[in-house]
Amino acid sequence: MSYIKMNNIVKKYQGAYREVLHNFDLSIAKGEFIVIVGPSGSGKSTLLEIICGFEAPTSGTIEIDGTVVNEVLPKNRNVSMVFQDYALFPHMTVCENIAFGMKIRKVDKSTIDKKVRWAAEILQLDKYLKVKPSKLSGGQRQRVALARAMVREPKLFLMDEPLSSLDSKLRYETCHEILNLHNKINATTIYVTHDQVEALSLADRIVVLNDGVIQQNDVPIEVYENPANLFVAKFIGRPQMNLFEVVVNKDNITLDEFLKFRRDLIKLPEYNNRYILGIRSEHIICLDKECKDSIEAIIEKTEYTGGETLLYLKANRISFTMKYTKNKRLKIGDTIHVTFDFKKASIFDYKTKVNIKERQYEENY
Ligand SMILES: Nc1ncnc2c1ncn2[C@@H]1O[C@H](COP(=O)(O)OP(=O)(O)OP(=O)(O)O)[C@@H](O)[C@H]1O
Repeated sequence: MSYIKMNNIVKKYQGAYREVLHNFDLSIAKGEFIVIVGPSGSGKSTLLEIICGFEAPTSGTIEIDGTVVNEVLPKNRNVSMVFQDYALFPHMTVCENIAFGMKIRKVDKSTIDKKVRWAAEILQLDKYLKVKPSKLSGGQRQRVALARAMVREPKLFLMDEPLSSLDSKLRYETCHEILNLHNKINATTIYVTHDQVEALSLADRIVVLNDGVIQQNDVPIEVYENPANLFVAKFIGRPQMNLFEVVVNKDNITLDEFLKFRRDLIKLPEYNNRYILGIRSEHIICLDKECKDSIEAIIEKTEYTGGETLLYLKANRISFTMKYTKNKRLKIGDTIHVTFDFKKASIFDYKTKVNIKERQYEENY
């Protein structure tokens, strides 16, 4: 059974002439960690605000644990929200900050103490309980904000870019804390981020949003390896998936007049047609020498990223990137022979921009 169910949600802000969310349906199971990604303005924060009750949908229903909550006040939805801006009280210690909400709700002192110790232990804040926020790093402050949300023991955690103000090392560490926390308390979590790595590493399921419409809703590996459409292919993964307009006829896959591969390297529902071929940079393979399905490419730029080098290549008029992991030192201007791993390729319909690879498998294998 779904724990959260959004049914046909439409959101149009007052005075606005366009909808932010259009006939939006989403079901989330208990304990799932869902990451929402999408460009700025795609409706991610609006979605969280509707779930926690700060905003009402224009139409449609939201169910939490089997109950429609459209008319339920935010404070009664048992939802905790953690924002990018952790908004701690500067004059209070870490302990007082964590305990604040419970004090307001007049929870008894021994329960408050127990809960503060429990949250502080999970988030490794025990040492800092008597310290004021100004003495803490950004990551520690964000952990205090998480602890404050945790002690409410919410059924549901909503996190809106909670790590975006942290530097990359702290982001990485706090990201792991969040995952540990989730593994320990297993609260259903909806997490909004702009960060691809965060999305892919945290999520049980990623929801890719564009203009208030779900583009793909799937496990991270599927979103990365089999993007549902061209939007997802461009949005997920850095460097961006290489995309080539190709013409396929009975003999060849043609990238341009001088770059052709054998047609039978890809199974397609129909030939004599145009497609967009998508290949990730790690699925372009550097060969030691020229061979039957290789193409010759010139290195235009190199970027060493630690453990691998990103090569910017040009073959005739076609530009693409590949990840190079071999030891040989390559430099700008070198010529190399590469081939594409077509088994890992995505094929997008030229008109609809939809990935037709699945259909291709169903129909041809
Ligand atoms: N209170 C509001 N009144 C009117 N329009 C709003 C309001 N809040 C958001 N919007 C509009 O709704 C759209 C979606 O905004 P939202 O904040 O949900 O997007 P987002 O995906 O979270 O963006 P970002 O990644 O930049 O935070 C935007 O066009 C925004 O201008």
